[in-house]
Amino acid sequence: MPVISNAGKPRISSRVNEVKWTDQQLQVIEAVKSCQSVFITGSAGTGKTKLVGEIIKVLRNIHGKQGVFVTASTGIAACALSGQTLHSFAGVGRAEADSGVLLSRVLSDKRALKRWMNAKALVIDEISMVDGELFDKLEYVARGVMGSKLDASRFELVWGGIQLVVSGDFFQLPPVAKLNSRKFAFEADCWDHSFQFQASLHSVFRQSDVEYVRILEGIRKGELNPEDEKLLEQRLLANEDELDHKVVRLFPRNEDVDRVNEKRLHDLGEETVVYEAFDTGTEPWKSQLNQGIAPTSLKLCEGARVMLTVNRDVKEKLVNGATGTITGFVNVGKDRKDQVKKICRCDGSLILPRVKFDSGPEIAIKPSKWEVSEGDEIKAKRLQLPLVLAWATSIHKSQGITLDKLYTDLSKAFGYGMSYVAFSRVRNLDGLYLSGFNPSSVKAHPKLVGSLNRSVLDGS
Ligand SMILES: Nc1ncnc2c1ncn2[C@@H]1O[C@H](COP(=O)(O)OP(=O)(O)OP(=O)(O)O)[C@@H](O)[C@H]1O
Repeated sequence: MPVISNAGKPRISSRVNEVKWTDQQLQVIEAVKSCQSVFITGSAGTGKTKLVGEIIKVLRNIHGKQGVFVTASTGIAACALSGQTLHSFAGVGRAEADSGVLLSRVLSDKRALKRWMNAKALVIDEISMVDGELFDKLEYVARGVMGSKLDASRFELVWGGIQLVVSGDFFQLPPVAKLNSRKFAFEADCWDHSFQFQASLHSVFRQSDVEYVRILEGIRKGELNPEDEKLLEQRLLANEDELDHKVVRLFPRNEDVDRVNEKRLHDLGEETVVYEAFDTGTEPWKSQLNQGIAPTSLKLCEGARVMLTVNRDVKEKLVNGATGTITGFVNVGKDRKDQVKKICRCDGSLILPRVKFDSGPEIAIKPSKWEVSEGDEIKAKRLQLPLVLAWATSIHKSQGITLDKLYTDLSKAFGYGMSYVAFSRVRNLDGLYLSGFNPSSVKAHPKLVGSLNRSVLDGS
């Protein structure tokens, strides 16, 4: 299998403000165009998700919209690509039964069967969180459906001949499972046969500081040298009160995130405006909207710290993760489009929050749309403002975003990959503040270090 990689350390790309595909990214696009199944990996911020977005367009040109199914291991990642979770696509419930039972279940479930039979291409993002056993079971289901319903010879083809596009970094968050039974997707029996092309992207777009990229690579692999440990220890803050309000607190648990955000909002003592999401569609897809980043109910007030959850204007740095402060609310009059009316009504008038972003611009924020799609069908839609409160966020919600400044406690409670995800959200070391740091919290899963096939993990 061709592996494209620069067989070396991640390097920094200067193309931070415009999207110009790198040679590596272009090679992946070419492989997809020639109908190969590809696996895209690479460190955080190397443009995996951005590339997958482009690949989805390419796949739709090749196979038609109805033949391309876009999935991800988590609801947040799935919603970001307007797709669905891998579980909901597959129709295998919790997938605890063996492959044969799961295949019979799919064959007798009209809707699931239709999805599999229509699938010409399957995209799976955030593969690090997909369990290896599930990966094998789904491969069997794919062959079983294609072989029994379309063409018997397809039972012999890996994934029944479906073109796979899989993306993720195994050094980030691992599958959710009991520690000892956890199996990564790359440990699946079918993994090696599943791809004709593998790319490990090396140009880092998120960080612009060479030294920090080098330290991050060490953290990714759980290897920190004493000098780097010292550099990180210098980021320890003796007193949390020294922090300015622009620093986002990062917590492993959602309860802590909600507690901090609600308290800060309450402490401002300002009148709040509540934006209720406007959802359409049917179950079970509608419920999937709740797993995405856009909240059902968003309470805001003047002075509230907020984070943008979509890419609005890359040149102005108004990207997913950009933070700012609400400076007021803009009355947008009565004859606004219906979609604005649906969520922005306040005492009969329509109002939008105005945000002064830390990067400079001050703009009124209009609603965005999130969709759950299945092939070419949009099954559920949510309209909501693309904002969340930003005094605090969770590690899971921070996946895929770029922050200027963050504050976190790395002394405990962090599992494999969590420290790396946390550290890799900021653009440079100056943006990182720690309330605690224990070098032993920087750990890569033992299965990812040492004897494994390095090309699977980082192309080196
Ligand atoms: N070719 C490119 N040119 C310019 N910017 C790019 C390019 N590819 C990606 N980017 C930008 O780099 C940033 C990181 O990209 P992306 O989120 O896709 O990385 P990732 O590898 O998926 O990161 P993570 O593993 O942390 O989720 C984004 O702001 C994205 O728009």
